[in-house]
Amino acid sequence: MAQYTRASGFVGLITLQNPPVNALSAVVRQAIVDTVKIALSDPKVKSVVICGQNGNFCGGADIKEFGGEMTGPPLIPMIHAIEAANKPMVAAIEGNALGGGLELALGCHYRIAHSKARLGLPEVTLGLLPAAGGSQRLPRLIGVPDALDLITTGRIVTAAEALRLGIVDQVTEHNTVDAAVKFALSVAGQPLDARRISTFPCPRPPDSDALFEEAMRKVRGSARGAMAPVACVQAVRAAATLPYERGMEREKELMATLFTSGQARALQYVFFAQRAVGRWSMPSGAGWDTSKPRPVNKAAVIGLGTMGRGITVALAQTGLSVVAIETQEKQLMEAKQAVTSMLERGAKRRGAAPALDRISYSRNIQAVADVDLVIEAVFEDMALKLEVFRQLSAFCKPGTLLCTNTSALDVDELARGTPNPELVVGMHFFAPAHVMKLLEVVYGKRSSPQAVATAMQLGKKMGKASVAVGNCRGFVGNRMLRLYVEQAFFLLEEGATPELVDGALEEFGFPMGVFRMSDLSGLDVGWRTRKAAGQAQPGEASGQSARIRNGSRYSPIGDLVCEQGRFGQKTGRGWYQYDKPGSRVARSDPWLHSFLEQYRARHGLVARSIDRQEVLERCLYALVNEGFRILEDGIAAGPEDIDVIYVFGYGWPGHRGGPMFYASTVGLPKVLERLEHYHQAHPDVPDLQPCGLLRRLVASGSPPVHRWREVIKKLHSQL
Ligand SMILES: CC/C=C\CC(=O)SCCNC(=O)CCNC(=O)[C@H](O)C(C)(C)COP(=O)(O)OP(=O)(O)OC[C@H]1O[C@@H](n2cnc3c(N)ncnc32)[C@H](O)[C@@H]1OP(=O)(O)O
Repeated sequence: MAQYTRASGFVGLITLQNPPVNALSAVVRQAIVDTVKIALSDPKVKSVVICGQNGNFCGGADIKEFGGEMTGPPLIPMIHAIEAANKPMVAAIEGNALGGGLELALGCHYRIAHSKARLGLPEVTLGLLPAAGGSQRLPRLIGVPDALDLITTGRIVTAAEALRLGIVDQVTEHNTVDAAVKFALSVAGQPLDARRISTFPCPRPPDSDALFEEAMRKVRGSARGAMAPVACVQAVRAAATLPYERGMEREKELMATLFTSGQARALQYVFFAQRAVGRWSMPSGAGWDTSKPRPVNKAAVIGLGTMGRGITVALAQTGLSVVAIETQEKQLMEAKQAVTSMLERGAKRRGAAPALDRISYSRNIQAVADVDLVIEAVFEDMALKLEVFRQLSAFCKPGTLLCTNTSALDVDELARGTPNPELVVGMHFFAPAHVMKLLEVVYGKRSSPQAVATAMQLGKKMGKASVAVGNCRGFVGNRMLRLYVEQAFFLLEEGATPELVDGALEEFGFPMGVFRMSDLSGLDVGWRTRKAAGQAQPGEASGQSARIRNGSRYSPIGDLVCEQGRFGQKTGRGWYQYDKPGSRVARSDPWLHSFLEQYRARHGLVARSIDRQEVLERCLYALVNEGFRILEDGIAAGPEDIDVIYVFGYGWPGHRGGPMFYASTVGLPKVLERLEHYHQAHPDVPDLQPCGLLRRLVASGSPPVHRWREVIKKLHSQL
């Protein structure tokens, strides 16, 4: 709702009241319409201020209402009525003015913001565009290039930037509502014609056609099939080329297409999934609501390779004191230089001072003595990690949380090597750790809920999408990825090429297909793991036995490519060829194609024609099937956890909502039928056998994804 009061005798004060973010629900919109009417018809009121309660202006339209039937007054006429008012309307912006919230403010004649306020039109991140006039008013106010930037990216700006761009008229360090009331009194009675943004001509940059073409090329390149960024460019182009009313019609048409596209539903699911993973739980029932995190003021990072450096930067940028430890002098000096330049680059981008003095460097592991939490980021080697943990247990003060940054090693085994296993958790960062948004917080059998709560809270402070998961080989992300990559290898054996597989996956929306990604991250990484597991065996053995491990189908193709010294971009050769080592432009490689032909011939495999549909079904459904197994095993608490991991850590396109959401949109019966089909065709791949949970969900009528937790809970209670 919205409260109406009077301030300083002559100012009508409308306060939006809809905690926690004052979203514009039907009730709030109705209350705004009613209170604006009261203020405008009260002869004593000379001007009006609109603000939000609890220091938060407005988080935009109520996203929860998007799925249902539209009730209450629509936003557009409400904002028009505010703009058309014959008394000055002033927005007092504290906290967030986002989406419909900023559009409401743009309908006002003046905007006063607190210095800590954040403003933006993030609709594109929800698969939408600013369709309450935002796409038409913002370019008229700040010009096309800046409006294009903000609307197509959803970038949020600070009050200082908003002032520089001309979005707000004044920024205050003091009480924003008081400042707005004072301002409103000062402009009472002044003409308003020049303050109604919808009447402004849209400033057209000299070469606007080229500008829009470039903007379109840019969004098409990065959107990977997402419709909203493209529609945002089209809407801003309408603002620049059409009269306001026609622009509004275009905005409405574009919005209608997006609203019914399915992509918006997927992205809104991701928005709520991101919040749902914060309400984590462990199989014991302990969780976010019952476990209090310990305070962490000082942390240590052990091992300053690529991961350790990124983690150090991320911790320092969060405001923590960090002790960065590397035993070798040369590596320590190199790491110090790299961390310093990463911090300086980041600070320059944010216009802030680099947090250099928060970090101290040491070669001595005893420097951990006074830290609250340690993140060990040494080489992926269990013996080495066990030794580091043994030393940490000796030197850390009691109660220090011991975290291991590992992508696959057994957290329980590490914990068993310490006197306090309850203090041990996994923190699986993704490279580069100061950039990538995902963090898997891995709890072992003995990890205490408090340790998990502490790691989860630290992840949140670092700005990561943090997901609590159970301990198993590969945790959630890499465990599922193995099946996806394996299918891609099998497809090569059966007749596909890296180009075909990657093309299908990139068309689906991944930034890179399996093979281009493998070239980027280095083929040798997986090869080393397979060798350690006894899977990769040297030589070019032929016959079926060369392609069987532990009774299941295995493809040695990746191992054979590695034996040629082809490790991807860093060696200039991998699944593709590159101009030189380190180059990023992948070109098709005739050597690889003839290698595949020889390989098939040697193993008696006859290449068949494979289409993109099969590539998608084999790779994606195998991955999804493992996701169901992970839910069945209780390694992830719900489908949202898996989807957040895939969208934020593995390049899964957000407009497809994550693998589990995607499966629900394809239809669980269809996913089940295709898995059954492929399992029948490939009985030597047991992983293609549909998971019991998938069968159970189909048998219970394929409930929507938000109801899967109930089925999973029931399943676990019966076990
Ligand atoms: C015609 C169409 C016109 C307009 C279209 C729009 O306006 S679309 C909406 C545009 N707005 C946004 O995209 C903002 C979304 N919200 C946020 O980015 C953050 O919530 C915000 C406002 C920056 C606050 O962040 P904070 O970290 O403080 O809180 P949190 O994100 O955990 O949110 C708290 C709870 O509020 C719920 N919520 C937030 N925004 C909305 C919203 N716009 N509608 C409905 N609900 C919203 C959020 O889900 C959290 O609730 P929970 O129960 O915990 O899930």
